[in-house]
Amino acid sequence: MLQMNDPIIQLKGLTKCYGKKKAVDGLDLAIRRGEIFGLLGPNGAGKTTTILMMLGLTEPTEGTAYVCGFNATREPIAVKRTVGYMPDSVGFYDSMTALENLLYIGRLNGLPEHEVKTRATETLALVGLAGDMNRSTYTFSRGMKQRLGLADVLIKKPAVIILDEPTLGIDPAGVREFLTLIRQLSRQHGITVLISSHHLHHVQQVCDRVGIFVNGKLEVEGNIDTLSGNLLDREGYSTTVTLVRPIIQPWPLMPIFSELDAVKEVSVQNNCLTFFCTRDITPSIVRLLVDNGCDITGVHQKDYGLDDIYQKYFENNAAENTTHEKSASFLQRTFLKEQP
Ligand SMILES: Nc1ncnc2c1ncn2[C@@H]1O[C@H](COP(=O)(O)OP(=O)(O)OP(=O)(O)O)[C@@H](O)[C@H]1O
Repeated sequence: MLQMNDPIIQLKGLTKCYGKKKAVDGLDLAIRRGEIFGLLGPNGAGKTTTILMMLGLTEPTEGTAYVCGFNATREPIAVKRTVGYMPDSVGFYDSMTALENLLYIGRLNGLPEHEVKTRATETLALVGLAGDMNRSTYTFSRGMKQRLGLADVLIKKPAVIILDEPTLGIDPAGVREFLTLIRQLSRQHGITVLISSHHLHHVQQVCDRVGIFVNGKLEVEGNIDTLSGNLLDREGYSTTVTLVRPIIQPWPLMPIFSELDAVKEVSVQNNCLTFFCTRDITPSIVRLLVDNGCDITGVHQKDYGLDDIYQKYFENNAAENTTHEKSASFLQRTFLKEQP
């Protein structure tokens, strides 16, 4: 029996082999109740296979997946009852209204006839479609269809929802609304959310924690601030200061800064100075510059976003395994060029 503080999803040594290929390789992961977790990785990393094992739709070669206290392989029906899965593309009967579509799904989920209409109406209100429930779904935008897809998943009041690429093809305003809705639902109703996505910026906006998958292995997991902090400790801190006037080269103040023990390197370009340091000494840098008569117009500290974190972990792995160059170039195209 699952206790309140037990992880709602617990994967231990989860492995799936297709012939000689390990699609998922010894995955250990615990997700807390009410958490929003982002599963990230390039094509073929093993995300879908992991989800299928969690839903009891494919059997692990080794290891176990427990969801809501049920063994997904041995008790797939119990898991299905408590987990809602929204695939990347959701289909509806276009000639039917949103409400009719949802009533159909409600009945498929076994909701009793006296309850199904109330539940469908409430769920449509929950996803912001109350005013559109009597419209045919062929008139719906992709964003509205995605919300109706979410209603399909929510109608059975799941404890966990798994969303595969939920923001695919939605315009920026629609994405914002959808992610806000997910966060509200999770916070207000204690729903645990697992999002599998390629859109790092979207994941960064909504997830409490992320896991980065490469070649069937979970390379790293944690919250973005911690992962970013780890990367800063490893890669170093950099502070760029912009001065009013262009800097004369060689910069006369260079010896003062080179002597600081935390400073590894200083780069000078036009009216910008970048200090590469072993720790964050931005206040000392600014003070020293002002004391030496420099007029500052801007100070910028580099921080690491999810795309930097992703790139670093992926690069490490690619360096160890050069046979995955194809995936690396895919990653650069798909993940790293993304604009917020
Ligand atoms: N039924 C199968 N038979 C053989 N190999 C498979 C099967 N399903 C998946 N694979 C392989 O397992 C690996 C992981 O695939 P999976 O679909 O889990 O990755 P993914 O991270 O979900 O990728 P995507 O983002 O493209 O959906 C891939 O190399 C894939 O080719």
